[in-house]
Amino acid sequence: MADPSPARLAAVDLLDMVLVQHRPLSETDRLDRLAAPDRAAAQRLATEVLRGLERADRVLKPHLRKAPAGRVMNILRLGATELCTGGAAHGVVSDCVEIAARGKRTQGAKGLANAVLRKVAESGPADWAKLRVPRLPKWLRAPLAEAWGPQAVAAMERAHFDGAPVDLTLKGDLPEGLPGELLPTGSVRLRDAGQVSALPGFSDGAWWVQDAAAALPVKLLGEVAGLDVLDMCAAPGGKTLQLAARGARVTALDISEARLARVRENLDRCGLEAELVAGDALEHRGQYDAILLDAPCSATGTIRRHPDLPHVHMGEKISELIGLQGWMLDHALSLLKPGGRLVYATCSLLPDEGECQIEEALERHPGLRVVPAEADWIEPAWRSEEGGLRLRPDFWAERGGLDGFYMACVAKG
Ligand SMILES: C[S@@+](CC[C@H](N)C(=O)[O-])C[C@H]1O[C@@H](n2cnc3c(N)ncnc32)[C@H](O)[C@@H]1O
Repeated sequence: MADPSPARLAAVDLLDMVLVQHRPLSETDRLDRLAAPDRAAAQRLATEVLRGLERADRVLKPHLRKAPAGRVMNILRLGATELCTGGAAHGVVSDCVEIAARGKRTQGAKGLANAVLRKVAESGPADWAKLRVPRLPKWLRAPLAEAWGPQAVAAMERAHFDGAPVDLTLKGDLPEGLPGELLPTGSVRLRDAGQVSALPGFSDGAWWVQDAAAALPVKLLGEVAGLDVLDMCAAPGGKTLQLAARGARVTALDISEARLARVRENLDRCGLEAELVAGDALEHRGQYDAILLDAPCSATGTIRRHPDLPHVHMGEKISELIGLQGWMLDHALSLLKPGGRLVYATCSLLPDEGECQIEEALERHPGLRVVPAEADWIEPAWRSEEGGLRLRPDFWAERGGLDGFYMACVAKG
């Protein structure tokens, strides 16, 4: 039999990593061995399977007496997703059978893959369209329903299933020939971005990829030109670039040297400057006019772009992150000059990593106050009780959604 497509083979490996080993896709170097088009295709396939996982499992169920073990099931899930979303039956089925045939532990399931996927090719596409929007797993669905209500959760699930457009942050003016919609917040939104590095302005560093919601925390910090600003958890550097482009003297700190290398690449491409420091935020010393604390978090606000996240075991890790966020906030406040401003942000949908952090910091630090966000692009629904902004993936549905984010600006004294 012919070799299976490298992209499909890699997509099954990626699914094993997420669904069997419960590790995030960001940890893989599996794609490094592929040519660029295969890399993009493998990533797209794995992402599509993860987005529609519940549908794939429901379409497969009537054809299986019991769900087979890990990798075989992932081969079937890939095949079912492709078949139900317009994939050409012959190529999909033969590749999936061949992928099964190549593994010692999966070769016995070659016949099963062939029989099941042929049946799915017949009835699957019609069944798929009738199935409900895939739900989040219980560990995440329950706290989100408690915080935002069941209807909001259903709308978020719809947004997760629909995926996300590509948003760009401009360094200055809109480059000629750059397609896309200019959003009220200033980001440019592309519906069909294609190869991003081929777009006008990429090589001149006229913009960088950054979700429209992720571009807002720096805006909340206000005027920063000429100020000493600490970007406390900086990598890969979207917000560092924004601060530098606005004329701040930026210290970009991150614990990960490897991730800081990406900040350097991004600064160089965009012709911007910042001092990069590798280190633990909790041990950093200095005094700053303004601080951006984009704290490590569950990243549950980015599920539209990272549908692997709900499948990675997170429960205990989130409580550790919540503790770390509180310590980071306290330490950041000790580095803030009197009268200085601090923006705390997380790309999480959980109030424990957002609203509650600010409420608790206000209790711990007498004299600390929230600086209300003032801008014409702020929608009333975004404002939260304690004075911050809450962005959710179901907001701006008609425009293509937003990543989930929380942000608040605070000042001492
Ligand atoms: C949400 S990401 C930051 C995204 C970044 N601000 C941007 O806009 O591109 C959180 C970052 O915190 C870093 N980090 C985690 N623990 C840290 C610590 N103790 N000290 C400094 N950085 C830390 C991670 O390496 C990660 O790059």
